[in-house]
Amino acid sequence: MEKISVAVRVRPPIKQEVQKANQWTVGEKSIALYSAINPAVPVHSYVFDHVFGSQVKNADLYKIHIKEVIMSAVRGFNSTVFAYGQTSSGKTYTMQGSALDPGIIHLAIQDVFSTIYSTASREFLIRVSYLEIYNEEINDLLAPENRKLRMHENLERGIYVAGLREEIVSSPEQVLEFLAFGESHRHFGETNMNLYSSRSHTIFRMVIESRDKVNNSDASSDAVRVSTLNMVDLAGSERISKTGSGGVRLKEGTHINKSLMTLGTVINKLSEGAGRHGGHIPFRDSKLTRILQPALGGNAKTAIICTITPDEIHLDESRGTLQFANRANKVTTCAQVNEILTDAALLKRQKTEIEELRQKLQGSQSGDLEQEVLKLRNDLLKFELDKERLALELEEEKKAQVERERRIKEQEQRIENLSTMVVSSAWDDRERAKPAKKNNRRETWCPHQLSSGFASETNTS
Ligand SMILES: Nc1ncnc2c1ncn2[C@@H]1O[C@H](COP(=O)(O)OP(=O)(O)OP(=O)(O)O)[C@@H](O)[C@H]1O
Repeated sequence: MEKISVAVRVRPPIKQEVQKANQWTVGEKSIALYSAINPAVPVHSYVFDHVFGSQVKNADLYKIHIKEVIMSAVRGFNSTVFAYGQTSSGKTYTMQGSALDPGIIHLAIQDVFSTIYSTASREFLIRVSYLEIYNEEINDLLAPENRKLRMHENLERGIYVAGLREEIVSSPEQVLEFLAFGESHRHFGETNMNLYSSRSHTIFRMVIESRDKVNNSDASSDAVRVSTLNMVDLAGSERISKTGSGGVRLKEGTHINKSLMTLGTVINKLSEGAGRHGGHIPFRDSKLTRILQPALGGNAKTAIICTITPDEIHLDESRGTLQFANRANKVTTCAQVNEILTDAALLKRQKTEIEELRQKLQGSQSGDLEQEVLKLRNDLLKFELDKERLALELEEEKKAQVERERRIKEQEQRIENLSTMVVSSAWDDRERAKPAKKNNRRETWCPHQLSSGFASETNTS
């Protein structure tokens, strides 16, 4: 068991913000709010794994707080890094960075590949995907036509997004190209608080498979390590009164706030130990928490960067973020290296085809060979993903067919019920239309008159 590692970062003030009486003071692992009235005693103070002031560059934050988690992913541990905080507090800056100050995702990509290149004893296979959760719908940022994707869960793959495009990559440059492509399709929008505000949560994912290159007969040497590295840039919580959102922005803001609220509840419950004691944790209440479920409550190493703004007018939001950070710091996960002996690893499934191709291309230029192998790997992966998508579509179609049949039966039953009602109401109508049934018994009203009449009749005959 290990704790989720949490750092807080205070971004530098931006033009329109003015420093006022209350100031956040940053130590190496602590952050406190002091007021001008009593500068000796902090109004609030918190301690975290790391705290970064406004002068700290992304590269330093990465080295101190993130690098270890990224290296764990290369060693076979599922790992997740995410940035959390109010809108305009610097999450995207932290994850993506700028040309002069590259962000965590860029630094991680470089680090993953330089580690792989220097690990001669293992063979690696890396694939990437990029998705966004926009208005509670999952869209594929590497294949923008893939929208409203569904989540599934099975024993082999755990929780996964069906139909999500994955690309096998062999260099950092290739990954950065895919990242840039995905970025250009992600939802941004202007609000009063941020000219370029993320309107969706995004998850950039690298699946890292590796196996020992040494070939011996020992079955365990055939094991493939498979780990998932998630790098998440959350949309920021926002107060509609401050962002001035209306129309589309308001709808987006409502979805963002709702999913972040669920994330807050999940963290809250986990920090109280609900996971260990079998209590209910509402992972399924939002797509975000469902996707992050393994990172928050399972087999993963997780690092969070909580970003705050230095401005006094956002004091309440900053305190909210620090409270979230405080609770997240109490959450524990249980990470272990994922070694797989079955065909669940792509490296294993592709082994025969790749070996055949290698044999065929022996003797050709080694650069060409690697390009051919990469192309074949991607073709095989696409074929598999298409097969999976078709299988899911077929399954959905079957379910829809069962549902259609159920509805038809229901309709038939209704019609049958109606027709018996019609029959019975027609029966009632006929019954009502019939003349009153004659009574078999003679009416014997005024019996003495009748008997006297009868008597006279008798007498006249
Ligand atoms: N550490 C930093 N150094 C310099 N500028 C920063 C830093 N952090 C953030 N900024 C700047 O602050 C502004 C807001 O940052 P950013 O867009 O990253 O916020 P955000 O939290 O991702 O917002 P949203 O949730 O609305 O997407 C941007 O102009 C960004 O360049």
